[in-house]
Amino acid sequence: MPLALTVADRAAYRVERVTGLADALARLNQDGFDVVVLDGALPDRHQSVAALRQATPHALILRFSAEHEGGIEWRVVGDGTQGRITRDDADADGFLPTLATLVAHRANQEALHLSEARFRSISEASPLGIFVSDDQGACIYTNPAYHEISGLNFGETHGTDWSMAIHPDDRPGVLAQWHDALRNQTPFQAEVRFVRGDGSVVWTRLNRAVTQDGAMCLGHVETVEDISQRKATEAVLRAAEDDLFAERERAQVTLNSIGDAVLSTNMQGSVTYLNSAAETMTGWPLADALGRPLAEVFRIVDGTTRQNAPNPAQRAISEDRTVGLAANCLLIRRDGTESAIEDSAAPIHNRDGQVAGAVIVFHDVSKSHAAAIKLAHLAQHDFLTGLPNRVLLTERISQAIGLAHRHHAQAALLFIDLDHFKNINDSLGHGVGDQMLKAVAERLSRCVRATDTVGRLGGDEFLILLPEIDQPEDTVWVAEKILASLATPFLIGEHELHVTPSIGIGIYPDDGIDVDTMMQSADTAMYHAKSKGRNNHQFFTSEMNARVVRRLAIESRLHRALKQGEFELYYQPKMDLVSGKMTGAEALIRWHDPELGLVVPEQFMAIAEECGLIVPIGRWVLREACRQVQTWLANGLHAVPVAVNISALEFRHKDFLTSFALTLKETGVPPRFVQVELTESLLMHNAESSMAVLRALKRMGIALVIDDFGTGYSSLSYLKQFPIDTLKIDQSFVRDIVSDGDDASIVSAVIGMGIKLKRRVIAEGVETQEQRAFLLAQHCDEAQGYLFGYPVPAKEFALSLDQQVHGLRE
Ligand SMILES: Nc1nc2c(ncn2[C@@H]2O[C@@H]3COP(=O)(O)O[C@H]4[C@@H](O)[C@H](n5cnc6c(=O)[nH]c(N)nc65)O[C@@H]4COP(=O)(O)O[C@H]3[C@H]2O)c(=O)[nH]1
Repeated sequence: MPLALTVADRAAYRVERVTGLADALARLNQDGFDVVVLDGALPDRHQSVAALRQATPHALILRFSAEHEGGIEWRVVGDGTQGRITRDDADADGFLPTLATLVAHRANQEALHLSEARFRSISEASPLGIFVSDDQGACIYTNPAYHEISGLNFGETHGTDWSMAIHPDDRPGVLAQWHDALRNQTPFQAEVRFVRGDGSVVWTRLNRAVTQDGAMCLGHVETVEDISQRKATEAVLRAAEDDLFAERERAQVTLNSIGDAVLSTNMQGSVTYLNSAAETMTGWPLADALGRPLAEVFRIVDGTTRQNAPNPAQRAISEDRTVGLAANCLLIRRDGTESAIEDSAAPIHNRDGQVAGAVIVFHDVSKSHAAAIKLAHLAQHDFLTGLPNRVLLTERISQAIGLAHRHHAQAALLFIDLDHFKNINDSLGHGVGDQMLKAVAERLSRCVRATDTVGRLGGDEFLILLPEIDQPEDTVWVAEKILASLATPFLIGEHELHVTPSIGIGIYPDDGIDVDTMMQSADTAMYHAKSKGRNNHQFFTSEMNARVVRRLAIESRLHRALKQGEFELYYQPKMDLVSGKMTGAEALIRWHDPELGLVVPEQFMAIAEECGLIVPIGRWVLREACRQVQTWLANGLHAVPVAVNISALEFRHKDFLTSFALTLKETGVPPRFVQVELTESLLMHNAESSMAVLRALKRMGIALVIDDFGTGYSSLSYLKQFPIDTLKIDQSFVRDIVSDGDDASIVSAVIGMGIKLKRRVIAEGVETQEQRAFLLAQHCDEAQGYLFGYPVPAKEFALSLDQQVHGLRE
């Protein structure tokens, strides 16, 4: 007896009984039933069950059992049924609810089975590794992807801890992170390295969560994603970024450390970059300048026209090539100040080689411009007076000659030398001398027209070029103007100074047709003016050339004279004015040239000084004078102290004192028989160093005489300090003491000063008894001059020594 049960829902169910297999099958074919219960006595049960199963594949087929023991047994038995139900159960009230529970349980089992099967297929197909652990953390499941990632099989993962595969270096951090997530109930995710079964390392991303049933922890599920590829890509990207950063940094540092200003623009002409130098030069900080139109930040104008200069960036972009800035360009800074700039603009290309903007590189050339202009000026001008120097003068004279030649005209050159300027320099120092030269330059410039050129050749020599003259006489008024202009005293500091010029004039084409000859002619004429008593002007004449030739000849002959012993010393007595006795002598050099005959110092000493020969000549003079005195002494003559003249060049020579002492030693002359005469201007020039040399001479026992006293510019305070024994009044004052009241006063004053300063005073150039009487009346100590004796050779002088009754004897 088959029995069928249908569960419509949990509360309502229906039972139908049918008899016989055929009816049951027919019924089952009509409707769906959940349970079919078979009578235990059903014949041929196997076939019946198979037929029923076919009719209702999903129904639960049970067998009815008549036994009382047991209850519902849920198991498939040999006949194909899926369990049995006893009579007790069938009789009981709960039979039908029991069947319902049975049906529900089966449904659950099937659903679970299905779900598990679904999970398994998902997990096995999943590219994510899955690691499932129980509530104790021991692994109960790992999927194939996990095996793939970790390099472990289930046998190796089963029962292990989830963190086992994590790289030991990452593990502590990950565990801490996991515990935090647990505590805070936040999702856990981490990127860690797995150490694979074969020891290789793989980057993974882990997600882990707790499987819970209410508050109860059932276990954990962990997913593992292999992110090695991503990590490798990231590493490559990071390396590329690092390289890019380093590259940018390098470029930035380079751009900011170079002296040139760098500015870039985009295609629209907006500023995209400025380096530090560009910020400074434009006055625009990068932040302010970015995005602004280039013309606003980089304002440039033509230095001459003041018009806006063409934008170099635009040209570089449109022509796609490097272009230079317009010449003479001025950059107007943000604050309106300007600076001269120089340089270029170049196009910037993008990856595809397309022009994407332009970069302008520029630098300040204000200083180098100014320096170049200054340098050019310095090369052509005299640093002291600012007048054209020899270089520019030569150029101008050459131009003037060219013009005059073309127009058959004449040009004039005035060579101006200041008379006795050396005295000012030597006495008052170079500072005063320089100011004087500047003042002279100004006055000279005022004497000529704008078309004329006043220049300085050096020292106290000036040159004036008059490029357009009608006749040579036209130059006279210029020369006269110069003489008159310089006649007014100069006030330099506290000094009132006088200076006169000697002017030589050369005319083109009469006196020379090239620059050198013209200059030579004017120079020669100037020397002529000097020899004519200075403070005048002279035109060049051909006869003057003879003098120049003679000068050159003297210089070359002087060298020979020294070697061949053509010099001789003459001696002139110095007399005590009261006793009339000889107190000493001055040694004066003479030159016996085989052709020129007897040459006096005035004709060659200046040349010897100019060419430096004065030093060896001076040494010869001292040695000869010492030797002579020693000879006189040895011969038992009444020798007197002999004074030698020392020139400035000798006095300042570094070996002067050593050589002097050596000469004294070698000749053996007692020092008190040697005197030294030094000019006033020589001593006052660099008085401090003069003082040191004078003291050294004094320590050697040498008497000192100031020569030409009254012609220089003595400082009284120095005069007092100098260890001088005698002041020698210059013969220019003595000459007219009888007739000229001024000279008489000067001489009286010098004698008075000598008395006050406790110095002896000697007057030179005494020729007459009147002069002698005047000097005596003024209490002058000594005198020297033709009245008492001419300078004579040593032999002749020895005679006068012999006549000396009270000569100084060794
Ligand atoms: N009108 C006139 N002249 C008189 C009279 N008494 C002497 N003199 C000349 O006056 C000059 C005096 O010498 P100084 O002033 O030192 O001037 C010297 C001196 O500065 C220089 N000098 C001469 N010998 C030497 C020397 O050995 N060494 C150096 N460095 N300079 C010397 O040459 C200058 C000229 O020497 P000198 O031609 O010998 O000329 C000498 C002398 O001959 C006189 O009563 N009337």
